[in-house]
Amino acid sequence: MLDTPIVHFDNVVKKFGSFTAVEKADFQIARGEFLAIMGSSGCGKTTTLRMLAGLEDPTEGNILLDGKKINGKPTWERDTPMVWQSLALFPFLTVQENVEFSLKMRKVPKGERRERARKWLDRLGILEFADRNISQLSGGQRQRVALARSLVTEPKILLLDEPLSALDAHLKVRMQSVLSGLQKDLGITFVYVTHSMSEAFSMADRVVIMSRGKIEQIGTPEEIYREPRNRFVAGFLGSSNVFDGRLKSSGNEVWQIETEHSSFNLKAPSEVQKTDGSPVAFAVSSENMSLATIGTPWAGNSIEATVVGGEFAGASATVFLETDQGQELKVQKGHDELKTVDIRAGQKLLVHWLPEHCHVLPGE
Ligand SMILES: Nc1ncnc2c1ncn2[C@@H]1O[C@H](COP(=O)(O)OP(=O)(O)OP(=O)(O)O)[C@@H](O)[C@H]1O
Repeated sequence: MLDTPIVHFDNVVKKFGSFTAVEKADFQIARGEFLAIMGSSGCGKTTTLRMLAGLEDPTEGNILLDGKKINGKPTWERDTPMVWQSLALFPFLTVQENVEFSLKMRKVPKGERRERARKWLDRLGILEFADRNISQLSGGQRQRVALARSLVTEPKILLLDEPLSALDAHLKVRMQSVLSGLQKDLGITFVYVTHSMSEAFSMADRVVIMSRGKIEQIGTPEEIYREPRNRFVAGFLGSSNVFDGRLKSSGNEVWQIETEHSSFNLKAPSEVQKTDGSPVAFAVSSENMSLATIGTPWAGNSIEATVVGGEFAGASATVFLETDQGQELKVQKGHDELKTVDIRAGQKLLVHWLPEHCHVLPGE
């Protein structure tokens, strides 16, 4: 529970007919937080954001802003402008007029409008383009105009739906630092929808991971990366190997897990309680696994597997392997380390890792 949340999704459900797009969303957003909502296409991210913006009403539950229920209220009575993916700038207005637009709607006097718009254009480094038409701007400049236009009303929360998805990789990274720098400077709460893990993890204070309308995990990028709650999150991160087994013996320090492959040891988790014999799933990150030639003595956990292929990216490579039982494994290593083993397809290798690198999935 957060001390003074700016937003509280209180058991919010959204149905379209009999289809549940968002299932019992129950979470809070802290004031000044950068929260990213992440998940694959159709998982309910935009619907969640649209409910916060008042563009959809929840079927069940309430959304509270500063402790006051906002569902059922018209959009214009809320203080949550959005920057949409399409940017939705008015092509027939100049940059300055675009930024002034919402102030004009709020009947702010002309002089004040102009001054406030220029302040935000300056802050976003685009004051020199104030008199240009939108069509005369680059993608990154348009993005800044869209941001200035939303921020000029000085909202409590800014809602962003995949604002960077149309930009090329270079510009995307630049805009990510503009956005996170701006958010930290202004102290405004940002709620940011994306399907990109790198965007969410590089900018957000906390990340909400959704799948099929359900929130799978909420946490800091570090927490989610180090302690995925369940196999969906571990799989979504793309770098974890998940093993299923049963708890054979549990000491204070070490758990022994019997799997279809063999027995593995892992460091006993402090936060998960299980009785002997109960099912356990644990994940091992691909970076924490190593490869050796069969027969190499190894005191930790190990398993034999056959190389299926490899993916080479810059200084590291991911080797894909398959165990005799048909489980796929991924091992990510630097090129130097891989020089010591033969990673041709069809080659059998020893995959090994340390007990402390096993993370029990508490949600399984
Ligand atoms: N107005 C609507 N009527 C019926 N179904 C809808 C409506 N809006 C959304 N949905 C459905 O609800 C689910 C969640 O949609 P939503 O747009 O929230 O997903 P998303 O995670 O934002 O996906 P994307 O990344 O593709 O934008 C989808 O299956 C979608 O088809």
